[in-house]
Amino acid sequence: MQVEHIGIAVKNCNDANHLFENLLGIAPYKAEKVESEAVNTSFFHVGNTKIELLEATSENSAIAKFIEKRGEGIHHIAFEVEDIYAEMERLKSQGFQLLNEAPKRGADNKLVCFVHPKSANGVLVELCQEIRG
Ligand SMILES: C[C@@H](C(=O)O)C(=O)SCCNC(=O)CCNC(=O)[C@H](O)C(C)(C)COP(=O)(O)OP(=O)(O)OC[C@H]1O[C@@H](n2cnc3c(N)ncnc32)[C@H](O)[C@@H]1OP(=O)(O)O
Ligand SMILES: [Co+2]
Repeated sequence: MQVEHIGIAVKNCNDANHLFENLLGIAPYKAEKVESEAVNTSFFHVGNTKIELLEATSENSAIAKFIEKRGEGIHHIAFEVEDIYAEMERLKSQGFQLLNEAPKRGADNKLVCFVHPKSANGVLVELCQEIRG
Protein backbone atom coordinates (compact mmCIF):
# COMPACT_ATOMS: atom_id res chain seq x y z
CA MET A 1 0.00 0.00 0.00
CA GLN A 2 1.18 3.50 -0.81
CA VAL A 3 1.03 6.59 1.42
CA GLU A 4 -0.76 8.95 -0.96
CA HIS A 5 -0.13 12.05 1.16
CA ILE A 6 0.45 13.40 4.64
CA GLY A 7 -1.90 16.22 5.62
CA ILE A 8 -0.56 19.11 7.70
CA ALA A 9 -2.87 21.67 9.31
CA VAL A 10 -1.58 25.23 8.92
CA LYS A 11 -2.97 28.61 9.91
CA ASN A 12 -1.97 30.31 6.69
CA CYS A 13 -1.31 28.49 3.44
CA ASN A 14 0.79 31.28 1.90
CA ASP A 15 3.14 31.45 4.88
CA ALA A 16 3.33 27.66 5.07
CA ASN A 17 4.02 27.43 1.32
CA HIS A 18 7.07 29.64 1.78
CA LEU A 19 8.24 27.65 4.77
CA PHE A 20 7.86 24.32 2.98
CA GLU A 21 9.51 25.71 -0.16
CA ASN A 22 12.52 26.55 1.97
CA LEU A 23 12.36 23.26 3.87
CA LEU A 24 12.03 20.98 0.83
CA GLY A 25 13.80 23.12 -1.77
CA ILE A 26 10.89 22.76 -4.21
CA ALA A 27 7.74 24.73 -5.00
CA PRO A 28 4.21 23.38 -4.52
CA TYR A 29 2.91 21.75 -7.72
CA LYS A 30 -0.67 22.74 -7.18
CA ALA A 31 -3.14 24.60 -4.99
CA GLU A 32 -6.79 23.63 -4.77
CA LYS A 33 -9.77 24.88 -2.81
CA VAL A 34 -12.00 22.02 -1.61
CA GLU A 35 -15.40 23.53 -0.81
CA SER A 36 -16.88 20.38 0.72
CA GLU A 37 -14.12 20.28 3.38
CA ALA A 38 -13.87 24.07 3.77
CA VAL A 39 -10.12 24.03 3.09
CA ASN A 40 -7.49 25.56 0.87
CA THR A 41 -4.82 23.02 0.03
CA SER A 42 -1.40 23.03 -1.59
CA PHE A 43 0.66 20.02 -2.57
CA PHE A 44 4.38 19.20 -2.70
CA HIS A 45 5.88 16.07 -4.25
CA VAL A 46 8.19 14.24 -1.84
CA GLY A 47 9.58 11.00 -3.28
CA ASN A 48 6.63 8.74 -4.11
CA THR A 49 4.28 10.63 -1.85
CA LYS A 50 3.01 14.14 -1.23
CA ILE A 51 2.66 16.71 1.51
CA GLU A 52 -0.77 18.36 1.62
CA LEU A 53 -0.95 21.69 3.45
CA LEU A 54 -4.44 22.49 4.71
CA GLU A 55 -5.80 25.89 5.73
CA ALA A 56 -9.36 26.34 6.99
CA THR A 57 -11.67 28.57 4.95
CA SER A 58 -14.37 28.61 7.63
CA GLU A 59 -14.47 28.26 11.40
CA ASN A 60 -16.56 25.10 10.98
CA SER A 61 -13.79 23.40 9.04
CA ALA A 62 -12.20 20.31 10.65
CA ILE A 63 -8.87 22.13 10.23
CA ALA A 64 -10.02 25.19 12.22
CA LYS A 65 -11.21 22.93 15.07
CA PHE A 66 -7.99 20.93 15.01
CA ILE A 67 -5.78 24.03 15.19
CA GLU A 68 -7.89 25.50 17.98
CA LYS A 69 -7.54 22.29 20.05
CA ARG A 70 -4.06 21.11 19.15
CA GLY A 71 -2.28 23.83 17.17
CA GLU A 72 -0.67 23.41 13.76
CA GLY A 73 0.82 20.05 12.87
CA ILE A 74 0.34 16.67 11.24
CA HIS A 75 -3.39 16.18 10.76
CA HIS A 76 -3.84 12.94 8.81
CA ILE A 77 -2.21 10.18 6.79
CA ALA A 78 -3.80 9.25 3.48
CA PHE A 79 -3.47 5.76 2.00
CA GLU A 80 -4.06 5.13 -1.67
CA VAL A 81 -6.50 2.29 -2.32
CA GLU A 82 -7.61 0.61 -5.55
CA ASP A 83 -11.25 0.16 -4.57
CA ILE A 84 -12.43 2.54 -1.88
CA TYR A 85 -15.86 0.88 -1.58
CA ALA A 86 -14.28 -2.51 -0.88
CA GLU A 87 -11.78 -1.01 1.62
CA MET A 88 -14.58 0.82 3.44
CA GLU A 89 -16.51 -2.45 3.80
CA ARG A 90 -13.41 -4.28 4.93
CA LEU A 91 -12.49 -1.68 7.57
CA LYS A 92 -16.09 -1.46 8.80
CA SER A 93 -16.19 -5.21 9.29
CA GLN A 94 -12.90 -4.94 11.23
CA GLY A 95 -14.56 -2.51 13.66
CA PHE A 96 -13.06 0.76 12.44
CA GLN A 97 -15.31 3.79 12.73
CA LEU A 98 -15.73 5.43 9.34
CA LEU A 99 -16.53 9.13 9.33
CA ASN A 100 -18.53 9.03 6.12
CA GLU A 101 -21.11 6.58 4.82
CA ALA A 102 -20.13 7.08 1.21
CA PRO A 103 -16.89 8.28 -0.39
CA LYS A 104 -16.73 12.01 -1.08
CA ARG A 105 -14.82 14.14 -3.52
CA GLY A 106 -11.41 15.21 -2.17
CA ALA A 107 -8.56 17.21 -3.65
CA ASP A 108 -6.46 16.15 -6.63
CA ASN A 109 -9.15 14.09 -8.41
CA LYS A 110 -9.73 11.62 -5.57
CA LEU A 111 -12.62 9.90 -3.84
CA VAL A 112 -11.93 9.98 -0.11
CA CYS A 113 -13.19 8.54 3.17
CA PHE A 114 -11.95 9.22 6.72
CA VAL A 115 -11.48 6.81 9.64
CA HIS A 116 -12.02 8.24 13.14
CA PRO A 117 -8.71 8.73 15.02
CA LYS A 118 -10.29 7.20 18.14
CA SER A 119 -10.53 3.88 16.30
CA ALA A 120 -7.02 4.10 14.79
CA ASN A 121 -4.51 4.70 17.59
CA GLY A 122 -5.13 8.44 17.58
CA VAL A 123 -4.35 8.80 13.87
CA LEU A 124 -6.88 10.32 11.48
CA VAL A 125 -6.67 8.07 8.42
CA GLU A 126 -7.86 9.05 4.95
CA LEU A 127 -8.48 6.47 2.25
CA CYS A 128 -8.25 7.79 -1.26
CA GLN A 129 -8.89 6.37 -4.66
CA GLU A 130 -8.11 8.08 -7.92
CA ILE A 131 -11.19 8.95 -9.95
CA ARG A 132 -10.70 7.08 -13.21
CA GLY A 133 -12.20 7.69 -16.60
C1 LIG B 1 -9.14 17.77 0.94
C2 LIG B 1 -9.01 16.39 1.52
C3 LIG B 1 -8.06 15.57 0.68
O1 LIG B 1 -6.94 15.22 1.06
O2 LIG B 1 -8.49 15.28 -0.46
C4 LIG B 1 -8.59 16.44 2.98
O3 LIG B 1 -7.61 15.92 3.44
S1 LIG B 1 -9.70 17.29 3.95
C5 LIG B 1 -9.08 17.23 5.61
C6 LIG B 1 -10.05 17.88 6.53
N1 LIG B 1 -11.25 17.06 6.69
C7 LIG B 1 -11.38 16.13 7.68
O4 LIG B 1 -10.52 15.97 8.54
C8 LIG B 1 -12.65 15.31 7.67
C9 LIG B 1 -12.68 14.22 8.70
N2 LIG B 1 -12.51 14.74 10.05
C10 LIG B 1 -13.53 14.80 10.95
O5 LIG B 1 -14.64 14.37 10.67
C11 LIG B 1 -13.25 15.43 12.28
O6 LIG B 1 -12.14 16.34 12.13
C12 LIG B 1 -12.97 14.44 13.41
C13 LIG B 1 -11.72 13.60 13.13
C14 LIG B 1 -14.18 13.53 13.64
C15 LIG B 1 -12.70 15.24 14.68
O7 LIG B 1 -13.72 16.13 14.85
P1 LIG B 1 -13.94 16.94 16.18
O8 LIG B 1 -12.65 17.52 16.64
O9 LIG B 1 -15.12 17.84 16.02
O10 LIG B 1 -14.40 15.79 17.09
P2 LIG B 1 -14.17 15.59 18.58
O11 LIG B 1 -14.12 16.85 19.35
O12 LIG B 1 -15.20 14.60 18.92
O13 LIG B 1 -12.72 14.97 18.62
C16 LIG B 1 -12.58 13.69 19.01
C17 LIG B 1 -11.16 13.50 19.43
O14 LIG B 1 -10.36 13.37 18.25
C18 LIG B 1 -9.24 14.21 18.34
N3 LIG B 1 -8.87 14.62 17.01
C19 LIG B 1 -9.48 15.51 16.22
N4 LIG B 1 -8.86 15.63 15.05
C20 LIG B 1 -7.82 14.77 15.09
C21 LIG B 1 -6.79 14.44 14.17
N5 LIG B 1 -6.72 15.01 12.99
N6 LIG B 1 -5.88 13.53 14.53
C22 LIG B 1 -5.94 12.94 15.74
N7 LIG B 1 -6.89 13.21 16.65
C23 LIG B 1 -7.81 14.13 16.34
C24 LIG B 1 -9.70 15.35 19.20
O15 LIG B 1 -8.59 16.01 19.77
C25 LIG B 1 -10.53 14.63 20.23
O16 LIG B 1 -9.70 14.04 21.18
P3 LIG B 1 -10.00 14.09 22.73
O17 LIG B 1 -11.35 13.44 22.85
O18 LIG B 1 -8.91 13.30 23.33
O19 LIG B 1 -9.99 15.54 23.07
CO1 LIG C 1 -5.95 14.75 2.78
